[in-house]
Amino acid sequence: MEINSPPPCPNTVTIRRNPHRKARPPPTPATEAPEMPSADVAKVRSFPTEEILSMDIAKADPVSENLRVFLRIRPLLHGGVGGDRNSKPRFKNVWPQNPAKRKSAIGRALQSKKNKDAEVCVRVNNPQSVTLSPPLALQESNRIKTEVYDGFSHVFSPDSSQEEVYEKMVRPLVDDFLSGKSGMLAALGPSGSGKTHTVFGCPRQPGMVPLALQHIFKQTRGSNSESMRSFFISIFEISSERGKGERLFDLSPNRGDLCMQQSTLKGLQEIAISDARQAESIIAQAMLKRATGMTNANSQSSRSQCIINIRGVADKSNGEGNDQANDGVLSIVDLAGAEREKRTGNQGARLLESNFINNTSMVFGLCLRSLLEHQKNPKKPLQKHFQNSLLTKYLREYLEGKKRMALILTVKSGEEDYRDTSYVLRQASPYMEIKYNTVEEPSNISYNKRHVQALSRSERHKRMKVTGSDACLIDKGKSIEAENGLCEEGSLKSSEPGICKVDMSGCAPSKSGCADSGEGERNHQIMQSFAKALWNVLKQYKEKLKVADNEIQHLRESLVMESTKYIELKKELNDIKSSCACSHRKSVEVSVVELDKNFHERVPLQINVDETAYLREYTPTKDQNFISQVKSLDVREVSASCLELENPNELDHQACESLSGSGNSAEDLCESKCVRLEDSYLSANVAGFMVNSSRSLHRKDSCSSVELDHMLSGEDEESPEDVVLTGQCNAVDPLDGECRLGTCCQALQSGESERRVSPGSSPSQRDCRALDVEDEIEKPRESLDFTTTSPQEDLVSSKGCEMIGIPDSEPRVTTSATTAEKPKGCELIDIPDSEPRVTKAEESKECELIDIPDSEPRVTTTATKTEKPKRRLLPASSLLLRHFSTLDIEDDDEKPKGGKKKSGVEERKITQGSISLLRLLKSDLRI
Ligand SMILES: Nc1ncnc2c1ncn2[C@@H]1O[C@H](COP(=O)(O)OP(=O)(O)OP(=O)(O)O)[C@@H](O)[C@H]1O
Repeated sequence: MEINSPPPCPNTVTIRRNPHRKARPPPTPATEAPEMPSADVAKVRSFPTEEILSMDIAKADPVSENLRVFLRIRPLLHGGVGGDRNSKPRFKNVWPQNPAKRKSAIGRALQSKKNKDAEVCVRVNNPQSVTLSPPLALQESNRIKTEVYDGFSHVFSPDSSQEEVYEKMVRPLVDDFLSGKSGMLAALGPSGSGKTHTVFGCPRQPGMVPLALQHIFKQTRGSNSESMRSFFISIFEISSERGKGERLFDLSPNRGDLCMQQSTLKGLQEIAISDARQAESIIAQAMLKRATGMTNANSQSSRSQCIINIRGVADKSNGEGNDQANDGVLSIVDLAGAEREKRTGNQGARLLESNFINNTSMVFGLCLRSLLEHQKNPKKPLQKHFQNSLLTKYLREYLEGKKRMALILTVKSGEEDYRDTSYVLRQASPYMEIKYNTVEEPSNISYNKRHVQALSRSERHKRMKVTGSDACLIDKGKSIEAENGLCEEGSLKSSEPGICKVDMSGCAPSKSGCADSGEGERNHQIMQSFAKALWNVLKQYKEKLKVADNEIQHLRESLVMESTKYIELKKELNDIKSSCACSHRKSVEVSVVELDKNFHERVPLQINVDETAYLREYTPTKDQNFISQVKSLDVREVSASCLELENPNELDHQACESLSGSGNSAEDLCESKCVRLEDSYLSANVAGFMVNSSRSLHRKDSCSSVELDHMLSGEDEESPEDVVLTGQCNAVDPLDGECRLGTCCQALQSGESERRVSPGSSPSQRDCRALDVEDEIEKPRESLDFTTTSPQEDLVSSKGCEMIGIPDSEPRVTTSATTAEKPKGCELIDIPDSEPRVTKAEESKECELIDIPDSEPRVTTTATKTEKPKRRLLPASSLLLRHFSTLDIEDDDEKPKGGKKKSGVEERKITQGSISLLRLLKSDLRI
């Protein structure tokens, strides 16, 4: 049976089973990746975070103005406690005067003045700054240095008059008030420093309140009738209630205690004022009711915080009654001066009052300080210190910076007042940094937010709920009791002096303009908060987007790398495919092993050659290092007698059993006549042994093999042209000229005879157990079915390898695949009828029988392998060897071992070319 084998490959193909791993190429730009959907990605426009964040948010146009802080220095007073010690010394006007005495008196007065100047601790540097100098005693003892306080809105010297203070400090507030803006003036300072004097004054020196009232009504009278407004005044105090609490008391005539709910005063009476005189009268009456006391610091010291409210309401009769924008409140606060116990000498109830006063002053200062810190660092929340006193509760909106206010610090300039003055300046001077960034709103807005409840004379009307449309006239022309209450709930509409419209329920905020304004303010705040929150969210998203961009970039790089790797693998696959395809046509050069010339003794090898098989079995050692160690084995003398080949034209090469890609199944091979290699060694005189594989082939189970003992390879000569060793040898094909070993030898192809190797290495050949070589050697082509063997074999052949073509001159073993695979479970080898089938068990036995003594030449193995490798000569070699035996080409040193079973193949005809070739080989061997 002839098998059409593909034409031999002219060139030797060496396939690297494990190609070198190429270094991972550097990441290339995404644009270079052919399979990258970078174009699509690029089309997706990223979220315009930068654009959003770079957008300029329209900012409101706030009226940025610092808190105005004034400083007034009280002149030095002479006399007793609280007395006016500032009066000029009176010189006796004695007639006739002694000129000498008169001069001395003037000199003493001047000297006294100089001494007074030396006694002051506060000196005015300029209208905005002062210098605080500690007394000499303190400078020496405590090393206190002189301090300069600058930045005041104005510093009033001790010589400054009330009018001057008013013009520079209060008049702007009054002007704002008249324009509808609310404002507050608070006087702070130690006890006896002139707060009350500044605020209320005296009949000869009226204070800020009288001057403001005069100014207000003067302006009102001078204006036209359309701008007529109504003004109301209310005055109350917050005092200590026996040291246990705070007390609200309405200082208006015939009024009593007040109560406060949250920031709302209930029961406060507003008195409509028509002129300054009337107002001054009311104030005078209120001052009589104010709690005062005598202390060491002040003979008439205020013991309560006094608040005066002047509210201007647009005249409704002029058609402007609904114009709430022109309403405003001017509040002037006279705080009780902070006291030091040592100076005041207070005891008992007075001491409790001092504690209350000091506590209120401290809370007031804390509120302002918190506001300042909050403005400096918005992350710092605004502390709710205002809850700690009624005064700060009432003035909450001012202390939170929602309304404008001004502070007047009053200090005493005496040396003994240094500590008090220093404390005030140190505490209050930072307040100058407080800014009002919010847009100033009409003062009436906040004011009207309060729930104003008009109180009738009788209590039965207190809780009467009146809607806006059912506003009632409670007390016409007499008194107005307005309760500064819940801003959201109601509003007071006073269109006429003395007329109070009560909207207690406040349930109709939409009906009042103040409600609309309040709603606008609330909306504004809500929008501000929303904008801030949105801004923060955008920032967070920006950070997230940055992280996501980085990840995307990383993924792109990874994708490019993977795609590159994929391309490489694809190329390799194509190469492999092409190589596989080529393997059908090419013959692989197998390594040539020169068998040791001392390979004298041979185990008789009986090979039953199938009709189509040209098998020459080659059995390398199991050790994969076998071939690597055996670079060249020169088998100089091979006893042809040791090999009995029934078919001299065929070589059994077990390595070729793996070359089963031809599609021949094991069954086919089993059906065919096989070559059975008996226990004999096939000696071959080969020129070289070429190893071209990274793995070794083990042919332990070979029935016939050539066992090369590398120990005898002392004469091994590595021929560069004959031996090619690239790792681990897989197959040996001793041929006339050159034998080469391929990794995945599949088939041997010869010009005279072709051997079709059954797919012994394929899984389909698992049942093959033995290799049978039929006796029918007459057929030029015979199939050879052989198996490998022991499961311990590392390698038999590759799957894809199918055929080894052995040309006439250069039999080769073709390798076509990189992966060699051991045909596991190959058990069956077709056994000819005449010959018993060799089973696996038999194989092992035979292998044992094949075991060659140490003295015998072997294929070089590693030290770890004690078993002798078995070789199956390739068909060409066996043919040659047979020819040797036929032609009596024997070497004297080479004698077959034992009796060998010779078959009738000796009678085989020998071609003329073979004879000539054998003669040449014979001559070489003898050489
Ligand atoms: N600028 C001034 N010119 C003349 N006398 C003044 C001046 N300031 C204060 N006085 C006088 O000083 C005394 C104490 O002043 P005043 O009562 O106003 O102090 P105070 O700060 O209100 O004290 P307290 O906090 O205890 O009420 C008063 O008799 C007042 O007439």
